[in-house]
Amino acid sequence: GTARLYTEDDPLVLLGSGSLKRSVSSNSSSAWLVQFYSSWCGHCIQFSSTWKALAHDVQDWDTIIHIAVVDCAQDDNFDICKEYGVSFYPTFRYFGAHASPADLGKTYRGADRGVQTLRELMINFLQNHTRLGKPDHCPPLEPFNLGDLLPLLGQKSAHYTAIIIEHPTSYVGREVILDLSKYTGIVVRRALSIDTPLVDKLKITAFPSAYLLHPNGTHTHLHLYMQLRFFFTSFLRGLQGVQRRQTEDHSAPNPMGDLSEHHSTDPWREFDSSKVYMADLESALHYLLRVELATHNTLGGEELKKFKSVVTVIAKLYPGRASVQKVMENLLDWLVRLPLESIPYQAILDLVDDKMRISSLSLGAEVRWVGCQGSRPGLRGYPCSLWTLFHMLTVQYDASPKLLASTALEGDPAAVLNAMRGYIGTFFGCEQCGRHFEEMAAQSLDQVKTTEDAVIWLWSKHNQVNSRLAGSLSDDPVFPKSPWPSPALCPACHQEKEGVHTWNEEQVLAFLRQHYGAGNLSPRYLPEPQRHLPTPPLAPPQAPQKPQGAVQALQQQQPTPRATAVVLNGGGAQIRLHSGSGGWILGFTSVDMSLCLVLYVCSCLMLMLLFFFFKIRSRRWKLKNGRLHV
Ligand SMILES: Cc1cc2nc3c(=O)[nH]c(=O)nc-3n(C[C@H](O)[C@H](O)[C@H](O)COP(=O)(O)OP(=O)(O)OC[C@H]3O[C@@H](n4cnc5c(N)ncnc54)[C@H](O)[C@@H]3O)c2cc1C
Repeated sequence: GTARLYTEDDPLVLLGSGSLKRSVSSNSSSAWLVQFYSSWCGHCIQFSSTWKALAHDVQDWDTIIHIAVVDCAQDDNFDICKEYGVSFYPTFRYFGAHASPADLGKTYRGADRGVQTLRELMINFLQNHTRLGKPDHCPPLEPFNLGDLLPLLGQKSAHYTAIIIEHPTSYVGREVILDLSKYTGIVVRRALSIDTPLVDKLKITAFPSAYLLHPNGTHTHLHLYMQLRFFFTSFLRGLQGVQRRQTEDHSAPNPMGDLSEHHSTDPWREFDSSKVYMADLESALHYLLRVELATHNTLGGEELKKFKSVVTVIAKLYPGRASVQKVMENLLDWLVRLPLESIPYQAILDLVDDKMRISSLSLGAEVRWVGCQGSRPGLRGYPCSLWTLFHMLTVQYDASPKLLASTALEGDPAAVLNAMRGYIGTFFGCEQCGRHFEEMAAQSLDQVKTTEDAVIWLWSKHNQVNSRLAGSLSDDPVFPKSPWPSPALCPACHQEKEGVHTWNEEQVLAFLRQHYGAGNLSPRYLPEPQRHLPTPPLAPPQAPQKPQGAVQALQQQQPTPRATAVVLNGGGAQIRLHSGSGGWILGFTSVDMSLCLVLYVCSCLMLMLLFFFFKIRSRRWKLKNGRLHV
């Protein structure tokens, strides 16, 4: 009956009567820091955000030390809490690796329970364990001296070696060592500022400092924007060849399924991660409209409404090529004007492929990932491009809210997010992702009151997803998921408060506006826009072709073409005004034309009926009144 303070989504382990002893004792290769709490205790409720922040902060240390909780207010846990002698809440217990079943853990009684203090406490425990209690994967945390490090200078190696030189009381070096404990291609060591021969040899004058030995034998002093843990860690993780070891079971299915598949035969395209590539955005639209949507035979009711919303935001806010904007505008125009309850998918496809010949352009029909390339098939690709597309749209909307004027979404600061929520929940091929996204949206989307909030909301939710997926099957080891933007992309976005990394949201907003602004779009690697040859004004007789789509079938019932004219619209794209098999006259669809024709015939019939009715009545009247001559 108690509220749950922690859930499976938090980066910590939920333990109870059935799992506590089994987890923390003999068979555990890692250490544990367990909080015994009670979900009705006010202090525990207040403290839960700090414990979650700690768990988040040391998430990458979990092969060495786990953060866990036991809720002693749960009936099932009464006995185990009693057995462990817990009588006050919260109680913190540390268990070394390979602990015996009789080990009840070491209790921390300190009054300071801030994230930084608890993190340092964990390091102290890890450094002072007995030989048996040492976690199997714990790297050396003791300082190295000149004698240990000198032989490495100038030596070629299979990996980088980073040396953090710091004051004896500093924890930064050990924190960085633990932060990189899951990474291959790099080894981190620490040395002390009091080791004068080493400090002199490396010419270090400020502490903490980082010194990097490259695999090719060269070595350099690292000059980072700030000498903080987050900056060191982030820089070292970004080095070429440094990769996160994946921790998940590789036989488990990847929740992304084949959404990220791409042509493995594609040549690698060099790209700049500070740019956004139009090729990725167009590939996203191609995949969304031609592959993902194709699983729905018809769109009707709520689905159709959600689809219209997403087409509206793309048509009005898409910052890429005019040809693509035109395709989306035509699609929107058509969806808005077609007063149907449901639409066959094939009709949408025909329009995207320009089979109705609205203009001479259609959307490119291939995926070409650039900034969203994965290191192997099955990684990155479409989901990456979908995030990118929606980030761009939130930023475009923030820059020009008037772009959605006169649409059904006008005036809604969360218009793009709502459209994205509708799309992800209904159409996105990864169901599990859709559920997670919906949970996040249901929790906090209503707090978005301005278009700025919308930009920040999506950024922060995307970072939540990144942190949840770090090290998972969908994490590309060459592009590991981490808090974004990295210090390399936006140093001013990062700061530290009481030893904990925080964001400078003002700087983040400015960065997002620049990064996802239209000015940062790169046309590199774009395929040529797809153009169709104009239909000759008087087409030669053709053999009847197999109808290719619902709209075409409708069009083929129309009379044969007689005349075609071509004009330029405001945006410069060509629009055909023609009758016949094209089915579009002055912007009216063949459905519009058919309706006109039916109404026209009906009104003629009505007029004729009225005419005959009155004619017969007047004849009767004349006969009755003997005025046949009138
Ligand atoms: C709505 C949604 C929900 C998803 N949920 C899941 C899930 O539950 N499980 C799962 O396995 N996969 C999920 N995915 C897929 C996953 O998030 C990644 O898209 C995929 O693994 C590819 O990752 P990536 O490395 O290309 O980077 P992505 O996370 O796809 O990011 C794409 C690009 O956006 C930029 N970026 C990164 N973070 C941010 C940020 N915070 N703000 C702005 N820009 C940023 C970077 O340039 C990055 O390269 C989801 C995708 C979407 C679109």
